[in-house]
Formats: sequence, C-alpha cells, structure tokens
Amino acid sequence: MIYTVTFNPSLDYIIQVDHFTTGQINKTTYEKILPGGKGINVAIVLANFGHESTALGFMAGFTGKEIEHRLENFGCSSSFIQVKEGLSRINVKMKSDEETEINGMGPAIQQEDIDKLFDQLKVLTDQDVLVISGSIPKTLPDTMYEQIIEYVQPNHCKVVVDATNTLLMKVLRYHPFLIKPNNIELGEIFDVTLNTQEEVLPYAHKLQELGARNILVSMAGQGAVLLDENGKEYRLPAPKGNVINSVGAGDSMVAGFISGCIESNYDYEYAFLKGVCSGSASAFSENLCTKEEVETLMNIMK
Ligand SMILES: Nc1ncnc2c1ncn2[C@@H]1O[C@H](COP(=O)(O)OP(=O)(O)O)[C@@H](O)[C@H]1O
Ligand SMILES: O=P(O)(O)OC[C@H]1O[C@](O)(COP(=O)(O)O)[C@@H](O)[C@@H]1O
Repeated sequence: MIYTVTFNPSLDYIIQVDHFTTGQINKTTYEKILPGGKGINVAIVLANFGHESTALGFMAGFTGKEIEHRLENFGCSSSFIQVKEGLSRINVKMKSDEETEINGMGPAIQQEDIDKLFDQLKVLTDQDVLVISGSIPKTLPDTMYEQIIEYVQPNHCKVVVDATNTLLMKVLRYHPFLIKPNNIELGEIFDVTLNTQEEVLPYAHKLQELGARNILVSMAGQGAVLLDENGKEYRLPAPKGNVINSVGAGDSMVAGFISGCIESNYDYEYAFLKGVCSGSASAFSENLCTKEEVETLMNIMK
C-alpha cells in the first residue's frame, strides 16, 4: 500500500485575471477549485494510474470537509485526522501577466493530533511506500519529518520526501528512497543559483553523499535530472506542449516516478520517464494528469 501524508491540505482556488493590478478591484475571467496539498495531489495521480493509496494528514472546518469530499470524488481513500480548531487553508493560484500564489496558513496542529498520526503509521511494513510532502504549519517543529522517518524506520518501508530546506535536510541521514527538490529549492539549500541540468547534477551528488538514495530534480519547462541510487545520472528535456495549469506538476512527477518503479520493478530509467511525462501531462491540462495523457507523452518521448 502507498500512504501519503499531507500536513497542510488545501483547496486550491485557481483563477485567471487579465492584467492583474494591485490597489484596485480585479475580476476573474476563469476560476476552478481543486483539492490540493502535495500528498493529496500524489494520491489523486496514483488513483488515476490505478494504484491504491491512502491519504493521511490533518483537516479542519468546512474547507477540510470539502477537501475530503472532493478527494473521494477522485476515487481516493483517505483517513484524515480532524483538528479541533481552525480551517484547512485556501491557496490562491492566480494566472495573469505573471503567475502569483498566495498560500494560506492552515490550522494549528496539536500534539494529540500528531500522536494520532503516529498511531496510524504503526501498520506500515517493508511492502509499503510512505510519501511525506509539503510544508508544515508554523506551530510544528522543523524536526517533524525527521521524527516520522525515525518512527517508521524499523518497519523498512520506502520513504519519499518532497519538502524544502531544513525539513528535507534533516531526513537525509535516514536514507529516504526518493527526494524531489526543484532546481530553485536545491539552489536555496546550497545558496547558489542553478539554471542548467549540468549545474544541478553536482548538487544532486551532494544530497546523495548526505544520505538520499534517489534524487530527482525537477526543472519545470527545462525537464529534470535523476541521480539514481547506483550513481547513474539521467537527463530529460520537458515534453513540448501548451502549459495550462502547472499547479501539481511536481506532485504528479513524484506519483509518476513511484508508479513507474512499481510497474517496472524499479527500472529507474522507465520511472524517470514516467515521472517527467506525468509532470508535463499535468502542466498541459486543467486537472492533474490521466493515465492516457501520460502514456501519450511517454510514446512521443521514447
Ligand atoms: N512549463 C512546463 N512545460 C513542460 N513541462 C513542465 C512545465 N512545468 C512543469 N513541467 C513538468 O513537470 C515537472 C515538475 O515541474 P516543476 O515545476 O519543476 O515542479 P514543482 O511544481 O515541484 O516546482 C517538470 O520536471 C516537467 O517535467
Ligand atoms: O505544502 P506547500 O509546500 O505549502 O504547497 C502546497 C501547494 O502545493 C501544491 O501541492 C502544488 O505543488 P506542486 O506544484 O509543487 O506540485 C498545491 O496543490 C498546494 O496549494
């Protein structure tokens, strides 16, 4: 079974505003609401590919209920912990002359809620994959991901982490199966600017030296690189297409890589191709990618 953990799920309010201007009333010309948050997006794409998963995490208030309801409509199983106070966040993704995002805070998660999550993680075995991704509310310590990995380590499940900076750096010594920073996040870790695949690869090696097994670095329209656990480097350009909504492209890539690993018995070249094509198929569509959309891109890229 694949489990995803999303600490701070969201309703993503995706809007188009023609020539957004600050300090005045702007009107939308397009709007759509999608359930969001990194682990949730991974679960939706896995379901689109026909993989069973259980989405874990924390929900609060009417927005939390709506996220759960919408997730159910995508055919995803979930077992969220209800936080007593506050609201699950609404994240605004505005397309205009530039893309702007305003992500909400989310509810304060209490220790009793965290304890419930740890209880749920007791069932994991070496047959399972645990995906922990996205930001955590400010009230939680930056050791949160580390604590989870330390807790599940005796069960030998495969752990996938998609997080930034300290959250990510603190888990490397536990040898996560996969990490997926983008080139900007990777650059921030080492205080450098990484624009090309050649510039990115040495820093992927540094993360591997620090303990990560497979390092997938996404680069939006410039494709991605993979450094696999055997030290082999792979590079792919992004497939060509018309970008409609790139929210969730990175999460789709994570789901595609996991799906590719399962389908091919861990042929990383295949998993990498499926990951890249999943990210791009999501970017080329209003919703997250479907199996058919990804297969079409994979056939073009082969
Ligand atoms: N503009 C784009 N054109 C083509 N593919 C894209 C585009 N943006 C994203 N993708 C695909 O999705 C993957 C993940 O996107 P990226 O934006 O790097 O992730 P994140 O959302 O985590 O920052 C990329 O490696 C690429 O395959
Ligand atoms: O958990 P974070 O880092 O605050 O990000 C949450 C946002 O990221 C998303 O999961 C999209 O992530 P990606 O575009 O990186 O795949 C949105 O659905 C959500 O609004």
